[in-house]
Amino acid sequence: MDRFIIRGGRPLHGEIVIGGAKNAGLKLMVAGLLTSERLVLSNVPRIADIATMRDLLCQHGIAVEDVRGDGSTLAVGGEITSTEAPYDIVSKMRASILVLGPLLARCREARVSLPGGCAIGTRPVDMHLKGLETLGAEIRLENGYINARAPDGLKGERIVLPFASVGATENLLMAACLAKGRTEIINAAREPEIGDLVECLNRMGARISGIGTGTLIIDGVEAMHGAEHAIMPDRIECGTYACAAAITGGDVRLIGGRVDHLGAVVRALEEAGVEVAQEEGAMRVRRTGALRGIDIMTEPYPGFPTDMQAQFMALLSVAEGASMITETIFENRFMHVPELVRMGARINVHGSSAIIRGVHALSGAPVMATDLRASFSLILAGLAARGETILSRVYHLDRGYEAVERKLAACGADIRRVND
Ligand SMILES: CC(=O)N[C@H]1[C@@H](OP(=O)(O)OP(=O)(O)OC[C@H]2O[C@@H](n3ccc(=O)[nH]c3=O)[C@H](O)[C@@H]2O)O[C@H](CO)[C@@H](O)[C@@H]1O
Ligand SMILES: C=C(OP(=O)(O)O)C(=O)O
Repeated sequence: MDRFIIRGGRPLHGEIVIGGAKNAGLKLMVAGLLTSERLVLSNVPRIADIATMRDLLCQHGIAVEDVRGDGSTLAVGGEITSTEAPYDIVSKMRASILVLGPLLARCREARVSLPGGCAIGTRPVDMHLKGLETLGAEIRLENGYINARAPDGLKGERIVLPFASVGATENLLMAACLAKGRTEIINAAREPEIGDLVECLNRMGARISGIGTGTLIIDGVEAMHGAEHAIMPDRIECGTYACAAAITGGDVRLIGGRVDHLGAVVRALEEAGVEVAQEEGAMRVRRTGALRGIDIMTEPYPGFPTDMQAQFMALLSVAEGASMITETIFENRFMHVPELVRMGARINVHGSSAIIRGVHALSGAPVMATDLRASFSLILAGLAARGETILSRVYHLDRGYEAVERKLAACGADIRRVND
């Protein structure tokens, strides 16, 4: 199994190219199920989750062609030959649940494994299922599978989500594209990745309005067609490398980074004493003074993203004064805390809040990654720490970050991947 060996204490200087967004790319690949024509996606990140989605689409009979031979452009297309999403793939990656809506809309049936919980929370899919039932689907849960049918097709309806769930919004949005009549999704999630999906769906012939708002209106169409779409830059990858520049006291240009997608993160960085500027085609992040403690609460977009919480925990571990981080989205997203504490951080967790008392310096230690963003928080701690950090279970990181060691080393970090 791969591990990272990091020797801390080097400020990062240089440029990092931000890749396509994992959380947009996965859904855009699923959108390919809505037509048999080719959907060509560019700016695809070369990460393990995309490979898993490719396996899932192949299981449904859909071809995923690597157009340039380097994984950056994928053409998705073909006839659906199986409507089953099996446990071995869905349990690897929760975003697999998103095939449910499109399969139902297109084939009028689907059998999708229940994803189950994961390291950060139980993550039920009740809102996905209830919404699809509102559109006319019959759903039975049997032997760990969701068996869904819509023999007469789906019918547009008004759906009020009790919480602005990203996944439920996307599943219902894609299902509604081919439903008869108008669907309204009230309290829809407003994450930029949903806007990217809507843009692509409209290019494929869908009729969706309300982009970026809490109300999406979808007028169902008979059929959709092929299209070309460039995946938006990954705002979480960008925010993560912004934290790397900040924690090391460096100066980095994040190529493709967009301040407008990262409002709450940029405000938090600035409050903590980090300079952030939008330059042409890049976001520049640098820190010359001390880091200051701040309070953060995770919220649905445009609030502070839960996917940046672990990285800020590492950053605030070395800030002057105390900070408080409150996690409101997932009930178990503090798995990185004991690992950061092993590196000398002073953090106490009380329910959904963590109090962080900044220390002068962290010290390198062997640590273990528990989930995707937690993994990067330990890399950040390692980049700032005195001595050597050995991070194991790097496979969590490879799910969602491309070429981490290359991008960081190009800016002067001492980090290498070993396989032993
Ligand atoms: C692949 C992808 O895009 N993943 C992102 C997506 O996950 P995901 O789409 O799973 O996140 P949701 O917004 O759906 O989940 C938010 C909260 O709602 C709960 N919930 C959700 C659906 C449901 O039917 N019932 C229910 O109770 C979840 O357990 C969680 O506590 O949005 C999250 C919140 O921004 C991000 O952290 C993930 O990186
Ligand atoms: C939680 C995340 O992803 P997923 O929903 O795929 O688990 C994430 O990207 O931080």
